[in-house]
Amino acid sequence: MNQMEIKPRPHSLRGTLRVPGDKSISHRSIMLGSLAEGKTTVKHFLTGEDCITTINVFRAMGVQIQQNDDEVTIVGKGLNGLSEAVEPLNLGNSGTTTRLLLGILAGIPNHYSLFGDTSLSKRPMNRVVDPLREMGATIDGREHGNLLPLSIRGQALKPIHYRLPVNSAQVKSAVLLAGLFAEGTTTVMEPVKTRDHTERLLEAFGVKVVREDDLIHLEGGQTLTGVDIEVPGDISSAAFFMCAAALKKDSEVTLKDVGLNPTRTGIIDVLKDMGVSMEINTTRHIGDEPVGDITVKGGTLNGATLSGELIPRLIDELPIIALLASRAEGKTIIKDAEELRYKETDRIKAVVDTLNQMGVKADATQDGMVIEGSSNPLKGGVFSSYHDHRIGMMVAVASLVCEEEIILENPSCISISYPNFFEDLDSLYVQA
Ligand SMILES: O=C(O)C1=C[C@@H](OP(=O)(O)O)[C@@H](O)[C@H](O)C1
Ligand SMILES: C=C(OP(=O)(O)O)C(=O)O
Repeated sequence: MNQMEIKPRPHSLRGTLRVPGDKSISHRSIMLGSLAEGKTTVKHFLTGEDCITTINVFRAMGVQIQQNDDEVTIVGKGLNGLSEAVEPLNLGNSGTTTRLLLGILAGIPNHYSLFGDTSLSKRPMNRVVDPLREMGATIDGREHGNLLPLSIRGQALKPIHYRLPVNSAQVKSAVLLAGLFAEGTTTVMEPVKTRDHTERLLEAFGVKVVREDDLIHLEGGQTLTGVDIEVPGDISSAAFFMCAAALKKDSEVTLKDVGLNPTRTGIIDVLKDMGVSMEINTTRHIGDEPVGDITVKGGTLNGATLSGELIPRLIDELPIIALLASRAEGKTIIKDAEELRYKETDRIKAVVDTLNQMGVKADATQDGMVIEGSSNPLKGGVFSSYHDHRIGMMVAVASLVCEEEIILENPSCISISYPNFFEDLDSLYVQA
């Protein structure tokens, strides 16, 4: 197993950075570009392993995709142009690719088999399999189709009216993508708003998506037309540096061109609530997404309570927020976040165990955690990344408030979403 020694970083962070492209938008740009008529170009594409998985899967279905670093060109095959793949499709570690892809394949009258790595093979798929079966797709796999490997045979689909049973953008997106192939109007009802990149990007490709209150309607059979896409910086990646700066007195970090879609900005609300000094400049749009520059300064922190509608707006940021909470004055309570148990690892258990190992008093609850803040330096030692990129990055950021060396096991998983994470962290670290 590979390991990385991370020395304590006693000084502050200073400087400016552009984090890599948004992972959710990068995945969707390949998927919609493949289903479009004509050419789609993508700038600032995230070259993390999960998004490369999406490229590979669509190539395997006959789509011509050229990737040159973070610039991608896709020659669309139209709604009915994907071919059968000779080999089973390898979904690696990527939940987003798997669930959105199932939505697309549900409407294509071909046979596909899908498999993934150990982590992905434990993650529940019935959340998308159930509505897709209701629309007419034939899906089977372990646990009656809940777990990979799965096989799917799509066909002419019936539209459905589907109320999301979990607050998941992946499920919403899978149903909407299947809705493209259905005869009639598919409606998704989301009781709590989740990230809306699928809706925005479908509109950019010329698809009419009607949104009224908590309902999203999409008429099947619409043509997607290739477009030029620019991907904003990923706020979920920026969050690691926002929290890193907030942790250290005298730090000041600016993150440029970060996506500020309101369905993703829960981290900004929480940092403000915890007393972090921030400046946000939100005057621009990149394509259909608002972007801006975020400047964060270090200082004193107070605990906060995170629950309800806020949770889907910062779901992937909870591990790094938990680290920040361990340095705050008072208690931080995270509730309504049981979804964390179904990510690359059980992130409630992984975060609490990691914090406990660092000497922090933290307790897991079924749907979240309670963290007692303190100003004691954290303990070093050998830490697992749990093969989860976001846990790996959380442990690495802890080196800023740890007096002892950290040894991180399997740091390479960080390249799932952030291939140059350590270079970017080093570039902001000012040695006195
Ligand atoms: O739609 C997406 O791109 C994503 C949605 C979220 O998952 P859920 O839909 O399972 O909440 C998030 O955790 C994941 O990293 C990306
Ligand atoms: C949960 C994540 O991704 P996915 O569901 O696509 O594996 C993540 O990036 O934190």
